[in-house]
Amino acid sequence: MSERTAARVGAQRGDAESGTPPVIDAAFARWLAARAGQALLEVRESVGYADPKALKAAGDQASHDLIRAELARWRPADAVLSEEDESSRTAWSEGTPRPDRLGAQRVWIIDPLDGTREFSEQGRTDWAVHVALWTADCSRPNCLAAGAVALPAQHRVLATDEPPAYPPLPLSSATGGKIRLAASRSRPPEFLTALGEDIGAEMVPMGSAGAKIAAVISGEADAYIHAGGQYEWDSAAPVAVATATGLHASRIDGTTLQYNEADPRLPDLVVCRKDLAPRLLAALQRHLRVP
Ligand SMILES: Nc1ncnc2c1ncn2[C@@H]1O[C@H](COP(=O)(O)O)[C@@H](OP(=O)(O)O)[C@H]1O
Ligand SMILES: [Mg+2]
Repeated sequence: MSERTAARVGAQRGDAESGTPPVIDAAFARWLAARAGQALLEVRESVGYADPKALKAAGDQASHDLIRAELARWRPADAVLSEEDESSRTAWSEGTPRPDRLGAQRVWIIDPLDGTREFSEQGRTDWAVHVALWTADCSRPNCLAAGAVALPAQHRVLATDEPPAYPPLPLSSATGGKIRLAASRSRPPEFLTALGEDIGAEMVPMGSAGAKIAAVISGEADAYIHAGGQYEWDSAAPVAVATATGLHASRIDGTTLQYNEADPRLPDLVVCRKDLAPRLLAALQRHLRVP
């Protein structure tokens, strides 16, 4: 391998021997999410499932600590917005101290463990690690420059350095079969059953926003609809990967998903194949209309 090729491969993959991560942000996000995912598998193994609360707490902590330490080491100038970091996650309002992330050029938006409930249930694979990079210098409407979603129990990491292929058109779309709608197992939107009946959809209940968006990316579901509450870290990384893949991702009223806002609440979204978006957004409009 020439010196030049070695330098390029190093920037993309990092150096396994020295533990040096990749230089390119998207590859770095993949590396970081994969490492945190490995740590979570080890926590599951060592803590066990007898006390789900203890397992959730241990997982959140281990993944958060690992990600924060690696970001501090390898991206010290960047700000962080994390579910597990009180100072960054609190909504900012005039007259209170402004969190670093609101004046920063680059902000890592991370959810160290998405699908915490499912993580604590033996045998479930619908939980994820989210690592996204928001930049003030936007080339995309949502300003997400990179993202990685690790699904450790599914042995896969999806990331924007090598975006996954667009999902294949399901057989059902040619034969007039049902649309498969991924939705929260525990907190599905109230209107979803009626909307599903309206458009001839069946529900695919699943944990974790990352796992549901990954299911749309790989074609196991046609769409993911959520409403009623969520935060930027729940969707930033999977939305970065979904949009890099070419899928539709927006608020349920069709507007752009925006990140690194003063208030990190981002309560609803729809992610789906591009061909389905007009139909789903029209149905959402009907079902969200105040009577
Ligand atoms: N109504 C709501 N309010 C706040 N967060 C919500 C929510 N519904 C779902 N979420 C969050 O969105 C993520 C995916 O949820 P679900 O598995 O129900 O689809 C979970 O993240 P965490 O596991 O990181 O807490 C969950 O806490
Ligand atoms: Mg989450």
